[in-house]
Amino acid sequence: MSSPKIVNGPGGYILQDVPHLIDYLPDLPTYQNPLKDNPAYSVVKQYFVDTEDTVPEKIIVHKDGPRGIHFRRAGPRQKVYFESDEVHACIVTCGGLCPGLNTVIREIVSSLSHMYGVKRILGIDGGYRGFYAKNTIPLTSKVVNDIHKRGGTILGTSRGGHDTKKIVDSIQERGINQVYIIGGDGTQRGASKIFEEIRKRGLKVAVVGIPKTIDNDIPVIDRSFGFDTAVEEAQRAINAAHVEAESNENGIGFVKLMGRHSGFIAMYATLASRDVDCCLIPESPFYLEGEGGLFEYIEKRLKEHGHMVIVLAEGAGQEMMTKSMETNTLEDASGNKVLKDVGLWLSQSIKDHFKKIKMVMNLKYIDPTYMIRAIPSNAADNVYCTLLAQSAVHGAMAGYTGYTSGLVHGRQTYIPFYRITEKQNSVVITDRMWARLLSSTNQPSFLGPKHVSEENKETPPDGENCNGVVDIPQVTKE
Ligand SMILES: Nc1ncnc2c1ncn2[C@@H]1O[C@H](COP(=O)(O)OP(=O)(O)OP(=O)(O)O)[C@@H](O)[C@H]1O
Ligand SMILES: O=P(O)(O)OC[C@H]1O[C@](O)(CO)[C@@H](O)[C@@H]1O
Ligand SMILES: [Mg+2]
Repeated sequence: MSSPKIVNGPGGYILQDVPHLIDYLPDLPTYQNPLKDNPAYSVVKQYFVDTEDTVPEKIIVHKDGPRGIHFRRAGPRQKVYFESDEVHACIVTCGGLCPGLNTVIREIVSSLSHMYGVKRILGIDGGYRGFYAKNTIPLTSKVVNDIHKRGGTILGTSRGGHDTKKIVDSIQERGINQVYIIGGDGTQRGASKIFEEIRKRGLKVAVVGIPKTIDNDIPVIDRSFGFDTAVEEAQRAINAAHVEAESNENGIGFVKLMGRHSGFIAMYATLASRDVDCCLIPESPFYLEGEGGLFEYIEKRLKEHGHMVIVLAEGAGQEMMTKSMETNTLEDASGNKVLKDVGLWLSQSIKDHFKKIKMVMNLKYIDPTYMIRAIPSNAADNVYCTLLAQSAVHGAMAGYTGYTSGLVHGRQTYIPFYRITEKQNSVVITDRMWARLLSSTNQPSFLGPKHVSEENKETPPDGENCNGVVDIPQVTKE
């Protein structure tokens, strides 16, 4: 592994910089950025980003505190390291689907061709394993013109099949010199390995990651593209659940949403809806029976309101469920644990409980899992995808490599791979956002006083991103 590029400055300033081609190819020639003569951009004041510009990771700092970690600001540079004719770019999409994938593909192609006059762009067919398959998809502005209106990815995607050496052999054999890799945490880990191998072989190839995750589980960045769309689409399922619940005696509308390890979709869908009475996420353990448990809360809610809506993230309550079943050892092709259906299990447990206490209850279970991610991105995500793609292209043209293009506090940045892959982003239940949700739904926290005081020791400073995993003790009712 190449060592991280760190630049220290006065006042505790730290730049976690990204690699550059000249780190290992010091004699590369530079060229004037063709954007200088582009009618759209030549009139923009200070269009080129100052190479000294950086973006702070944390925007809330104490008066006497250090300036902290910064990332390189994204955007076009005065000098580029590729001539237009020389560029042979490729784009690959890996992992699960996410709204906006086609928009990112479209905008990478448009940026390369319209801004930089690049003519050779290849789509890799079906994820990482497509690198060592025969088929590739030639991409032009015409081919991608309408694709942002469709869900999914026109390139296809897959899990598993990452073979670093075979992928880099294929890059080398095809004469590709810019690699755009769109995918989640696993994909970015794969991208980092490709970068290391390319660097080892001394190739003039820029490797760029574009973070994609419906679960919003990638750290550092503000949010991932498609997340907004997914939260919006989840409202349709929650609305249906609410209508069903309201129209039945002691009705419970029960919605399962995506979120293997991070409950962001469930949390934001709940906050957006206001019809949800209980949100259950993987980061916040809960229990069913006894005082302060889920069953007690449901009974109370039904007695008071006659109906309720529960939103559940797919990764919530997994430990509780596996206790009552045999251990789950299934993995998908990428090695991700395949989860059991907690929605079915929990809705059956609720039904069994109400049968036992002889209370009438009507539960309707809605599982819109794939429906929230297999749709085209909404307007906000489309704009976001455009900025991400343009920033990715500007960085590669400027010779940066081994980075993920990401939004940090509303600014486009270049983030070194190790910061993206070192941990997963998850909801911090001692952060204000979770407190806001609890006070909006009025649900129990399912944490005893002992756990709350332990949690408080870990509370991040006010207003900080919900980044980083905090270990929550397993809550069981004594
Ligand atoms: N540690 C790793 N090293 C190399 N390649 C990896 C690694 N982890 C995952 N990959 C590869 O990255 C691709 C995508 O990984 P994965 O299926 O975990 O999805 P992801 O990118 O995390 O997206 P998401 O989980 O949001 O759907 C797969 O082809 C997989 O083989
Ligand atoms: O069924 P697939 O395509 O593997 O994807 C399902 C998973 O992908 C994700 O959307 C992202 O990792 C998870 O929330 C979900 O469990
Ligand atoms: Mg993943």
